[in-house]
Amino acid sequence: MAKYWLRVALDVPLAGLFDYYHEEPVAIGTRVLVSFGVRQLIGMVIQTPEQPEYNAEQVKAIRMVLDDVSPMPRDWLALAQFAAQYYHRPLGEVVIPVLPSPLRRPAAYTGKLSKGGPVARLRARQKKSSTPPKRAKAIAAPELTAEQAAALEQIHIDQGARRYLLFGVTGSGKTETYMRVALQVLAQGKQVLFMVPEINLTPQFEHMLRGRLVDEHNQPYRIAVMHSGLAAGKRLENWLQVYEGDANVLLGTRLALFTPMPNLGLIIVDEEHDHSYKQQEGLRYSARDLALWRGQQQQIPVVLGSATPSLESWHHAQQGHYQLLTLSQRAKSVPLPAIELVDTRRAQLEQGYSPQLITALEKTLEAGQQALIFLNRRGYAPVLHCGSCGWLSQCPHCSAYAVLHKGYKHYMQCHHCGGQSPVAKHCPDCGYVDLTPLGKGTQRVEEYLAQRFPQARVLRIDADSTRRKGSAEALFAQVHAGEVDILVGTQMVSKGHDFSRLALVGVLNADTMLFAQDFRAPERLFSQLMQVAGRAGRHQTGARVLVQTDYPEHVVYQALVQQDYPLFAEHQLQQRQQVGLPPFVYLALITAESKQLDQAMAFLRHAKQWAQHPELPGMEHVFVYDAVPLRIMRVANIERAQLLIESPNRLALHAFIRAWAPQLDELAKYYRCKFVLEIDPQDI
Ligand SMILES: Nc1ncnc2c1ncn2[C@@H]1O[C@H](COP(=O)(O)OP(=O)(O)OP(=O)(O)O)[C@@H](O)[C@H]1O
Ligand SMILES: [Zn+2]
Repeated sequence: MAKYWLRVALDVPLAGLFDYYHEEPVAIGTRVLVSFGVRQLIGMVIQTPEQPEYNAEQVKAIRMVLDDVSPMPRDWLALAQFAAQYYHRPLGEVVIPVLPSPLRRPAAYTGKLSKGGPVARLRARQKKSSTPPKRAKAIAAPELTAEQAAALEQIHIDQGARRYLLFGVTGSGKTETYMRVALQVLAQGKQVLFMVPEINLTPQFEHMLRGRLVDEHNQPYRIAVMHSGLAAGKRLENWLQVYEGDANVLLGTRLALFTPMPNLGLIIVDEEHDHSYKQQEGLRYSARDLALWRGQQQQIPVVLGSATPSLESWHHAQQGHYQLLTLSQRAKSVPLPAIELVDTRRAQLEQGYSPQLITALEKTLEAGQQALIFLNRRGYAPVLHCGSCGWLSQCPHCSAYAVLHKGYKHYMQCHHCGGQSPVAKHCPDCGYVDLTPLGKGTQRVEEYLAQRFPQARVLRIDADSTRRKGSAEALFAQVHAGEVDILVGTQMVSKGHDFSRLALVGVLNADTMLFAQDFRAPERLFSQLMQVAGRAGRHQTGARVLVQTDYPEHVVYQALVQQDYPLFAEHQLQQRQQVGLPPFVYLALITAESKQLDQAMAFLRHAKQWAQHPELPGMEHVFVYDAVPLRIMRVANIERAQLLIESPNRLALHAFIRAWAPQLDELAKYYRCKFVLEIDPQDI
């Protein structure tokens, strides 16, 4: 019997590949079912060596070749390999988890009901119910504005791996510009990957794609969607459509980036600055950054778009690495809304609301228009307080306060560990019975506005009010249908929505974000406020945005009033250059977790000591900071500390980490810690 040796990637937390054999050759990129210890796992063949690395006698046979999907193509494997290398993770942690779940679950192939596996079952289902897809109503193409036309002229779809940054103010018609580029690429018979940060919040986008992307015979191009909210079977179906070339367009969130596309011709990354592009667990990749890599690999254009680009992308554009395309005017000849600051140190506040805001709300309601009150904090009040002894509603498991939520039944909830508890009827320390809610969350704002403006229909949209599937869509539909006068919401309402009658935006408590520890806090605040301000007056003039603040002279607010992103970016980049922060240096972050803070800190100190070893490659270009506890040190009874690693030289940083980080597994065991290594961390 012949033995064909296979080196297989498995999703296990061990570095390297694993040796198996089969009696017949198996192509690279094929999935195989194997035994691993006592478990069965689905892995992927990465190499077919002449000889195994282990003692050939001990190498086991695979259990099954899974050839219901054609082997993953070379370019896809190269993308995965790059991601594994760049983020310093085993290849198996990349190639397996990014597959639709039925393709990586052994039970989907081995159970009594497996009937030839998930793909065979899907085909059988499809045969039974072969309903042709619904035809979307075509949306007429508007005539391009001069700026849109100029931008479009500069985008070359057949000159290799070009990178573009479409910098367009809110409402400037970035979407239409994407549509036109996409249509050119589709007309050549190629596929388009369209990435958005959160698809659930932007059904409008899908609607637009379906209505606008039609060929010259008015036949709609086939569009597949992909996001984590899809049922597993549906995701597999869409994935196959794209992989087999049946779908022309893939619209999806960050995970869509890893879909094999045989005929990819263009990648668009909308709202490229958005933090949702960063995966925050497992393989902590940036889908935006990998999209740029994929564009390079495929020699195709990548278009990044934003009204407030990430400072990294802006810097690249300034350096000439990306071609900057600017849309400075709104598409509909409606001017941008005026943004005004309300100095809350000088105003007579009524429960935290300035007279300017109240008056503006009254006027908006009188005119029969909509208002949006933006507050990035859900719940009723961020903390409960005892006026007698000073007790505060500390979460017992976290270094954070439990938040008061009102509802059918009131409860306290910690937004870090998620733990819920009943509301204290009296102070647990001194017994005082009159506990006061301090500060405000969206529920309290909703309550106040409903009392203050009894004639108005007030609606709240936040993670709490949209917990049930489909409820976000239903609530937004109410807003669009004009059934809402005052909308209260968190950042959920700020993204992408084209509200037609919104004439006033009020921003509360923005200052809390100004002094967050993270060096990206000002960038985030600016982008969030520009975004939410951009919801106002998209279809009529005279819209206003009022931002309440104690620090009107702060550069974030000054740039905001002038709606001058380049001014803001230049200021921030200068500061970052002076103090040595990204994009002028590259960062890596190790976060250690332990039951005891001492252990986590000791582990990191020891790790830092090892980092000083003179023989580590690149170490002369690398600076390792001191270990520090996280700002929110304890979450769910786990203490957390971090170690920041910095270098002006990306290659040196990676060479250093490649040599240093593998030693840390043993060290962490010794200190009974867990740790994660993150490249280009977003939260510090
Ligand atoms: N050339 C055009 N002529 C007329 N209307 C246009 C044109 N291009 C876009 N629009 C309309 O302008 C509005 C804003 O466009 P769009 O939503 O694409 O802007 P955007 O730049 O993506 O904004 P945001 O960043 O706020 O999401 C939409 O109602 C769109 O239909
Ligand atoms: Zn907690």
